[in-house]
Amino acid sequence: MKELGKQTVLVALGGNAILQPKQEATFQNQYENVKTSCEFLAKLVKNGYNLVVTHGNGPQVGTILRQNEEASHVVPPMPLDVCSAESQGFIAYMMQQALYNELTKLGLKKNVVSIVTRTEVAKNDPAFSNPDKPIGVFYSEEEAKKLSEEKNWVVAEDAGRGWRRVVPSPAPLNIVESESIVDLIDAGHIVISCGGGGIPVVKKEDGTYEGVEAVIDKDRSGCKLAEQIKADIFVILTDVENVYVNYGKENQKALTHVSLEELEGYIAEGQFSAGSMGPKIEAAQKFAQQGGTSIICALNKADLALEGKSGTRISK
Ligand SMILES: Nc1ncnc2c1ncn2[C@@H]1O[C@H](COP(=O)(O)OP(=O)(O)O)[C@@H](O)[C@H]1O
Ligand SMILES: NC(=O)OP(=O)(O)O
Repeated sequence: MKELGKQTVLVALGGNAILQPKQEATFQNQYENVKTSCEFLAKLVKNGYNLVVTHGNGPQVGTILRQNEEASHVVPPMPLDVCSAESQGFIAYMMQQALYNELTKLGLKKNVVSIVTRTEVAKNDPAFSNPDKPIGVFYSEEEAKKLSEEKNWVVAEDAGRGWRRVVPSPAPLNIVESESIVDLIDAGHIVISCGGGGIPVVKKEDGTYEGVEAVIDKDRSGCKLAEQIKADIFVILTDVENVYVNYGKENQKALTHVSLEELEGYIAEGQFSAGSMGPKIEAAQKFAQQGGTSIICALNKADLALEGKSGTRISK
């Protein structure tokens, strides 16, 4: 185990850290949320960790796609992979600005850099014919079904929170820019990368890459990135303090330290919802299986969770 302060922590920021489901997607709302998130991230840097940040983009990429489609009679629309790249740049800009400012307030002089990151996926991933990744804003069932008919969208219910448009979400196979990210960490920089799961690309037979229309899950890509950059700890930040068993029921119980064996039992019992906690557990489990430590915790308790005083810690 490396001494504390030399450890690399990869933090995956949940959608709520950028935009809460009931908020309007204005720049100001999103920047205010990002500023709050960065106050907590800055504490990790102050505590001496090397920090790499990744984040979701579901609401933002959906909005950008819609802007493109609605304005297609006046401006040529961009494909979904380009919308992903746009959302990566937009969110990374907010974080780069907010995190730099928070560090400056703490008297810390650090470079915060963002990388336009591509994630390789398989051309024949079954997800391409089974769209299930929710993007954009929430609708009522009636509105969603009407939009689906009018605009030829695929729509689905999102984890009990309302209806949303869904797009293909293939599995991440390789984070193309991972070596450059390692170089930046080694140089002492804070890196924002792989936002929105990374821009989905497929590798052609001649070794070149081509963009594909999809949105990759940021927790799954976060796990892949943590593995490729050899992070020590993979932290998934969300809006609940712990992972729970019997979540929302009278006998709900917070999990603090969970072994892989114990976790497998809970997964088999169906304790984690497919559209929300499920992907986080899958990513955390995978990283722990490779020997790392995964933590799922609340954004405002990230520093405590790294001290083992909050959150759910999963390890071998
Ligand atoms: N077993 C569970 N333990 C804790 N939270 C759970 C569980 N099952 C479902 N959830 C839900 O998962 C949500 C977090 O997932 P999600 O909203 O997708 O996160 P984010 O947008 O932060 O990535 C929590 O707000 C909670 O309602
Ligand atoms: N790409 C992605 O997983 O985004 P959300 O976390 O916002 O759904």
